[in-house]
Amino acid sequence: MMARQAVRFLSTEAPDFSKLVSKNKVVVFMKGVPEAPKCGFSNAVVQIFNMHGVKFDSYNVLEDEQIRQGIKEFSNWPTIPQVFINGEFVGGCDILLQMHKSGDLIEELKKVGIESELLKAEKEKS
Ligand SMILES: N[C@@H](CCC(=O)N[C@@H](CS)C(=O)NCC(=O)O)C(=O)O
Ligand code: FES
Repeated sequence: MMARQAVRFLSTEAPDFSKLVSKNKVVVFMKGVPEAPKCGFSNAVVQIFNMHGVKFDSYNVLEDEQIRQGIKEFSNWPTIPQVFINGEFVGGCDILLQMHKSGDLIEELKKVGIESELLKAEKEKS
């Protein structure tokens, strides 16, 4: 009985989210993978980062229920996708889109040492 409980405990041990979110400068929790997003909201986030030429780590929450639910508790945000920059929660699809449109995304990326390809393209035009 003790042994079975111990095994159950180990197998359900929560992932260390503070580690996961800071493995790369940009980390995205999404449905599907960047090459094949399984939801329009996740797809939008991927497309935005692609436009800026940003490489990111991603976790497919559809493959892992513990991550799907756990990340929501960790960030206190109820939905997927979730974007982290420098280990800090930034937001979901709506927030990223808004930051993309306002130019704030370029600024946030700059703060962590990433130069947006969109900014480079703008500079080359002028
Ligand atoms: N307005 C949200 C859209 C994301 C959203 O509504 N996600 C839903 C549907 S994909 C979700 O994650 N539901 C909970 C779940 O599927 O675990 C945003 O800005 O990110
Ligand atoms: S999976 Fe249905 S809205 Fe995202």
